[in-house]
Amino acid sequence: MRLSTRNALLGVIRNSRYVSYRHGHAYIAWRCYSDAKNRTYDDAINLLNTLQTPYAELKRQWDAGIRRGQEDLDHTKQCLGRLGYTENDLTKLNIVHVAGTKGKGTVCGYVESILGEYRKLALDSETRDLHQISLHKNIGLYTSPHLISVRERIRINSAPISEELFTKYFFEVWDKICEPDADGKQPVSPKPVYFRFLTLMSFHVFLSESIDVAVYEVGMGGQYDATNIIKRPSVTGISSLGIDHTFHLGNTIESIAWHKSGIFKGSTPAYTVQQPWPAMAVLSERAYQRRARGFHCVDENPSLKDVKIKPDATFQRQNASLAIALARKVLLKVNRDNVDLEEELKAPGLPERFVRGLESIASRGRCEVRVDGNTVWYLDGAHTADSIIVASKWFCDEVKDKPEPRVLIFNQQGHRETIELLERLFAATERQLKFDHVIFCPSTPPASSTKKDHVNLQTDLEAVASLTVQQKFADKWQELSAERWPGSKTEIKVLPSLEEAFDYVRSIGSTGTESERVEGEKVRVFITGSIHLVGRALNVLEGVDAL
Ligand SMILES: Nc1ncnc2c1ncn2[C@@H]1O[C@H](COP(=O)(O)OP(=O)(O)OP(=O)(O)O)[C@@H](O)[C@H]1O
Repeated sequence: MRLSTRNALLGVIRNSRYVSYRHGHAYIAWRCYSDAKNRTYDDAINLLNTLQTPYAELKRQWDAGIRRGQEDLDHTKQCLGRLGYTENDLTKLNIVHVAGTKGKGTVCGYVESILGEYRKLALDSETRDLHQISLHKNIGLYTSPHLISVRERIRINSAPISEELFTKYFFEVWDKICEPDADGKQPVSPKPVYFRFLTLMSFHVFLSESIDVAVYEVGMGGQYDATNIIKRPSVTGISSLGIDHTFHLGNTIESIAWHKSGIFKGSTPAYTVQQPWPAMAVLSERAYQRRARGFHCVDENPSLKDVKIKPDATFQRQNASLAIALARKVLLKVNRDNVDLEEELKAPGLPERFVRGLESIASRGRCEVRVDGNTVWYLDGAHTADSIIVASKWFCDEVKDKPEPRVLIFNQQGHRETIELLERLFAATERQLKFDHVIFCPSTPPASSTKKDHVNLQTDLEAVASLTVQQKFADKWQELSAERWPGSKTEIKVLPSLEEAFDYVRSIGSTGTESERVEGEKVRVFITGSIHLVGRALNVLEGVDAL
C-alpha cells in the first residue's frame, strides 16, 4: 500500500466511531461512509453548541478582564487557512460589510432584498431593458443572532440554507478544523468559538456555492470581530451607534466608534449615517487612517417619502438610506460595464427595484406584528437603551388608539444594564399608555425541548432558576407604576417560563366567545427586551416547540 493511502486510511480509522479490525479494510471504509452519511442536522447543531463559551468561563473572562483582541483575529485567519482559503479568496465574494450598534441587521436585510430584486428580473424579464440590467448573480447573507433556526444565519438568495446543506458544510468545516486530519495533523487549538465557527462556515458555504455578492453583518464591534478577516470588501457601512457591549468595546461612544470603524478598509468606500458628533469625529479620522476610498455620511434619502417603509419611522428610513447607498455601490461594482444599470442607478429618484426591495422585506422579530385568534403579538428584540425607546414608541403608535387590555412580556439576562433598559421602556411608554398586565419570565426553553437551536450555555442558569432578575424587574415596575399612577391596578407577574406567560395571556383573552369579539377587543401583547425572548416566542407561536 502506498504510504499516503495508508495514512489516509489510518486517519479514516481514527475518525470512525465504528472500527472493526476483524473484518478488514473494506468493512472499515463502508462503516465510515455510512457514518459520514448518517451525520444529521441535529448532530451538527449539538456539536456546534459545544463551541458556546459556558457561563462560568465567560464570567471568569469578565472577572479577569479578558477582552477580544488581535489574537482572536489571528486565530480566525489560522482556521481559514486550515479550510484551504486565503483572505484573498474572500474578495471573490464582493462583500458588503456592515457594523453598527443598532440597525445593522436591518440594513443588511435591505441590501440583500434590493439585490434580490435585480436578481429576480433575470428570471422574469418582461422587457428588453429590464433584462439588460438584471443581475445574474447569487446573493449570500450572513447575519446573527438567529431567531428560530441556526440556518437563518446563512442565506442564499433570500432563503436560509437547507438542513441538508447546513449539515454537509458544517461537517466539512468541523472535520478540517476540529478533528485530526488524515495525516494525523492535530486540530486547531483551541477550537473556534460558536460565532467564529459559523463565520468560517459561511465563507466556505458562499465560496462553494458560487456566491457573487455576500452581505455580512458584524457580530460584535468590528475591529476584532471574526468577520473582520475580510480584507477587501466592496463597500463598508456603519449604522446607528450607541452604547452596547461595553465590556468589550468600552463605555464611551468614541471607543465604540473606534471598534466599529475597524471594518473600514483601504481602497474601499466607507458609509455611515448621522451620528453623535464625537462618534462621527472618530469614524472620519479612522476612515482617513485606514485609507478608505472616501467617507460618506448618508442623510435620509428624500425619495423615501414615496416608499412604504415598515415601520414608518425615522430610524427605519435612516437604515433604508444607508442600505440604498451600499446597494448602489456594490451593484455598480459587480456590473462595471453595464451602462444601462449605471444610468438607472445614477438617475434622480429611486429605481423601482430599490422601492420593491425596501417594501417587500419582512424582518422577523423586528417590529413584527402577528395576529393569533384574539391576541395580537407585537414582537421586537430591542435590547439596548436606544432601541428599546424606538421599539416602545413603535408599540405605542400601533396601539394607542386601540382599546385595552395591553400586556408587556419582558426579559433581558445577557446584559448588565437591564434595569436601566426597563426604566427606559417605562419612560418611553408611560405618557401614551399603561400596561394592564406586565409579565417577567426567562426565555430559556424547557428541558424537554427537542429543538437544540435555542440551547444557550452562556446564561447563568442559577439566576434563571431563581428568577431573581425577573423579581428585580417586577419590583422596579411596581415602584415606577406606584409613582406614576398611585393606586394602579396593573397586574405584575413573575413566571418561570415563556410557556406559562403565554398561558396567562390566553387566560386574559378567554372571556367571551370568538364570534362576540370584535377587532377592538383583542389582547395586545408587546414582547421585547431580548432577541432570545422574541425568538423563543416566535418558536412557540409557530408551534415549533409545542406548548
Ligand atoms: N437605526 C436605529 N436606531 C435605533 N434603534 C434601531 C435602529 N434600527 C433598528 N433599531 C431597533 O433595534 C431593533 C433591532 O434592529 P436590528 O436587528 O436591525 O439591529 P442590530 O444592530 O442588528 O441589533 P442586534 O443584532 O444587536 O439585535 C429593531 O427592531 C428596532 O427596535
